[in-house]
Parts: sequence; structure tokens; C-alpha cells
Amino acid sequence: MKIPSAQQLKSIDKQTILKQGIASFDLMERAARAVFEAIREDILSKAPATSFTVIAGSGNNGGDGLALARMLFLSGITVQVYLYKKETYSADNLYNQQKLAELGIKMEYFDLSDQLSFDRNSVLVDALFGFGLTHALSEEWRGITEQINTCKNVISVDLPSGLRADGKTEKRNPVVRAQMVYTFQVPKVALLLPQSADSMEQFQVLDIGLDEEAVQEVETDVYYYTLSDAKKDLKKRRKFDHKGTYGHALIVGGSFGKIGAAMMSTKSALKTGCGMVTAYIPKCGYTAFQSYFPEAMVLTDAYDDHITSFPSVNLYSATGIGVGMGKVEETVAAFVLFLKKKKDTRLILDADAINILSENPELFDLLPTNTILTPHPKELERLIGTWTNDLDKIEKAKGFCAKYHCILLIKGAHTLTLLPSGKMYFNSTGNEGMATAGSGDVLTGILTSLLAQGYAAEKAAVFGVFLHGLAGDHAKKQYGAQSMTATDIISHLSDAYFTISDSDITF
Ligand SMILES: NC(=O)C1=CN([C@@H]2O[C@H](COP(=O)(O)OP(=O)(O)OC[C@H]3O[C@@H](n4cnc5c(N)ncnc54)[C@H](O)[C@@H]3O)[C@@H](O)[C@H]2O)[C@@H](O)CC1
Ligand SMILES: [K+]
Repeated sequence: MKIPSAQQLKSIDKQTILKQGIASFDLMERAARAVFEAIREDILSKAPATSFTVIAGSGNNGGDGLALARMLFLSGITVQVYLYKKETYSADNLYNQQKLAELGIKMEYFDLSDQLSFDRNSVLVDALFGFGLTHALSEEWRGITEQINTCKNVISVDLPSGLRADGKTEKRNPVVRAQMVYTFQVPKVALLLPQSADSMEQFQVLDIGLDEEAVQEVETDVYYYTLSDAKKDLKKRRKFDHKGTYGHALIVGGSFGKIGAAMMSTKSALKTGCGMVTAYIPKCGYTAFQSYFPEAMVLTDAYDDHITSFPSVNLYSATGIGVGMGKVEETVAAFVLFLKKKKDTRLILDADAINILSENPELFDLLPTNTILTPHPKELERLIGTWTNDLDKIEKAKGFCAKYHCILLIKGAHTLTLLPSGKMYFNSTGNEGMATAGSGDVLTGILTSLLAQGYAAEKAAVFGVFLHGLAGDHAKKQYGAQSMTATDIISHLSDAYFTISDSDITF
């Protein structure tokens, strides 16, 4: 799914009105109706006596809030309405003010210095600003945003007010803190960035029927990867396929005390569907490996505790390097030698492989085209340098991908996959339970497997991240966020595939 910029959304909005032959207030009515239905399902179905306070701004976000207030009122819900006192309002905002007046619903005007007297236990609907915010809110707004933030339950319409859809918002700027954001049609970039964590707990995307063609015509490098994308990208298996069809993955990693990392990568590679998997590990892991996971083939290094040389990788369709590998001197030397040699395999580097790389920037140029790198924040910093905010981080990472023709994953709540072309995909699956030891090793196994199966590197990256998150979501459903572990993610890869392929029936 494309994520248009705020500017592009405005023009899609206009084209929708034009192409569908509706008035702009009809589109606003649709947006408000979508929020109303979501509130009905999420709140009123469980607590019908809930009362609401709507705080509306002067633009169309405020207009949405006013229309919603009317819908709540007409359903018999107690609703108090505050409207920002300004000389001018958007036309659809005025239209909705008039509608409220006709129904005798009182609007209280407020100024930035006012102390609002509303019931702190009501659900507060924040409809001050949406994607029309042109710059971060000035300090004058702090009084209002802080009063809103004293409420237990805040719902934001489209965006937490103060958060810019795709521009810079600093920690010091006044921003509303919402428990739930009902955002229209597409998640705005700000909702997907880690630095927005203080401004919202979760969001829901509400379809308001913006014109599909207008969305398709928009040129953007920013995408939100969802189930419908994964359904299209999934490679179907066919009756006459054999294990050779699905490639042979190689996992290189493990060291004394960290053999488990290589085990998890290897097992998840096979569970993701590659035909064969081989692990290359130090000798100390051999027995444990073979007893844990008989389907794997195991090659051992000459040394007991760590890797001192690399196998010939040309036999394998894809190679994942680094999980639990450690970075003692001999391992580093072996890895550097490996990078310097010509090789014919598709590559993914994780954990210690990235650490070694980042400590030796002269090696960056040796990365084969489309190598996938999956750094943690600290590792990422060593690759691209420090950043001032999430948008700055993305720009620097984009520069790195373009320069070295590689694919970078910025792992997190909405893992971002950056491609050398400049395109970027935010992931839509996954949960906080996946912040657990070994979760990254599982991802490396999944990505190596998909590369081995012949998925193009970009598809392997975005589809793999999605699959990993989806398996994690299934694991959370069974064990809960606290108790799920990385091996539970592996066990639920099958459920993730069932969800993507729409079927749990095999004939
Ligand atoms: N295409 C869509 O997705 C639709 C959007 N709608 C709503 O329309 C919103 C966008 O409406 P608008 O473009 O009117 O914008 P907003 O309502 O977000 O904000 C516009 C107002 O904010 C003021 N403003 C901007 N930056 C400011 C700043 N830093 N400090 C103080 N004031 C500032 C402007 O002068 C203007 O009065 C969306 O977020 C959504 O809620 C819906 O009504 C219908 C469809
Ligand atoms: K808002």
C-alpha cells in the first residue's frame, strides 16, 4: 500500500470529490462516520454509557470532530464540544458548525490560555489538527495539549494533534498523547516511527473510500506492506516440484555458548520452506545441533569454540552469516577473507557479521549487490553514523543503501526495509512480544530461506519481515507477549503461511 505525503493526500482528496461526484462535506461525513462506527465497536459496545468530549480545531480535522459530535449526539450519547476560537474556519468546518447549531448542540469556544472544564473521565476526542499541520506546534499550545493529556482515554482523529504527518516533530514540541488514533485510508509516516511512541499507543486505519486510481497515480517511495501485498508475493508450490526447486540455504554462525542462535536460524530457514539447509558451526555445537534438529545438515569448523574459516559458499543458493558467531580475531580474519573472495551466493549479514563490517568500513565496498543487512540500532549507528531524529536516520540509511547497493532493515515495531532504489517499506505485522532473545536469529533464517527459494532480494526482505511478524502475532495469541519465545515464532511460521495463503486445508 502506498503512503502518500500530506501534500499528495490533499490532492487525492480533491480528485476523490471530483471523480465520485460528491461534495467535500460528504467526504468529511464519510470520515466522521468511519470514526463513529469504530467508536461504536471499540467503546460503546462494551460501555454504552460512556460520555465524550470533542475538542475541535479550525480546519478539516476539526470539521471531522464536529461531524462526529453530531453523530454521537444523535445516538443519544452525552457529548461536550469545544471549538478553537479563530477568525476563519475551513468551509466544511463551518458547515458542520451550522449543523450542530441547527440541532441545538452547544459549542464552547476556547482560546489557548483557557482552562477547559470537561469531565476528565469522558473519552476525549482530539480533533485539533490532522495532516494539515504545516510546522510543529508552538509553545502557546502546550496549555491545551497538556489539559488533553490529563485524560485517561484520548482518541485522536487521523493523527495525534501536534504530530506532523511526514515532517519533523521534536520531543520538546507540544503533542497530544492518544490511546487510539483512527487514521484515514493510510497510516501516516509519523504513526510508524519509533519516536512517536510517546504520542500514541496504537492506531487503526479506517477506509474512507478515497479514489483508488488517484492513490495509484501518486509517485512515492514510501509503502506500507500488508497482508494483501504478501498474498501477491507468496510463491506457490507446485505438484511436480522437488526439494531442489526450493534451494539450499547455508547458515554460518554459532560459537561456544551461542550455538542456539545458529540452531534457531537453521530451523527457521527450513520451516520457511527452503529445500535443504546446512549449518556451518564450530565443533562444540555438533551433537546438540544434530539431536535438536535432525533435518539439518551440519558442517563443522576445524576449531571447537568459534569459526576460523568459511566453507565454499558457491554450492548454496543463499548464505546467512553472523548469528551467534562472535568476533574473536580468527573469526574476523576468516570473515574478511570471505568477503574479499569472489563468490556466487546471495547474502544476508546479521549480528556479529555486521559488527565486524561496521568496525571495518573499508569492507563496505566488498558487499555483493543486494546483500541484506539486519542491524540493531547500535549496529546501524556504526554503519550510518548518529542521527538527530527518525527521519534523519531514514535519510542516512537511504544514502547507505544507494551507495553500497544493499538492502537495510531498520528493525522495530514497524520494521523498515530500505532498498538501493530509495524505495522503503514499513511492515504491518509483529508485536512487543517479539522483543525477545533469538527473534533476530529467526528472522535471519527466514530471509536466507526465501533468498534460497529464489525470491528476489527485495521481495525476500519485505515478505520475510512480514512473515516473521505474522508468525510472532500467532505466537502472541497462543502464549501472550510476556511468555512467547523465539522458538514459538518458528513454530508458528506454518500459521503465518496459512494466513497468507488463505487456507488451512491440505488435500
Ligand atoms: N483526504 C483525507 O484523508 C480526508 C481528510 N479529512 C480531514 O482533514 C484533515 C486535514 O485537514 P486540513 O487540511 O484542513 O488541516 P488540519 O485540520 O489538520 O489543520 C489545518 C488548520 O491548522 C492550522 N495550522 C497548520 N499548522 C499550524 C501550526 N503549526 N500551528 C497552528 N495552526 C496551524 C491551519 O492554519 C488550519 O487552520 C485530515 O487530517 C482529516 O482529519 C477528512 O475530513 C476527509 C478526507
Ligand atoms: K487530531
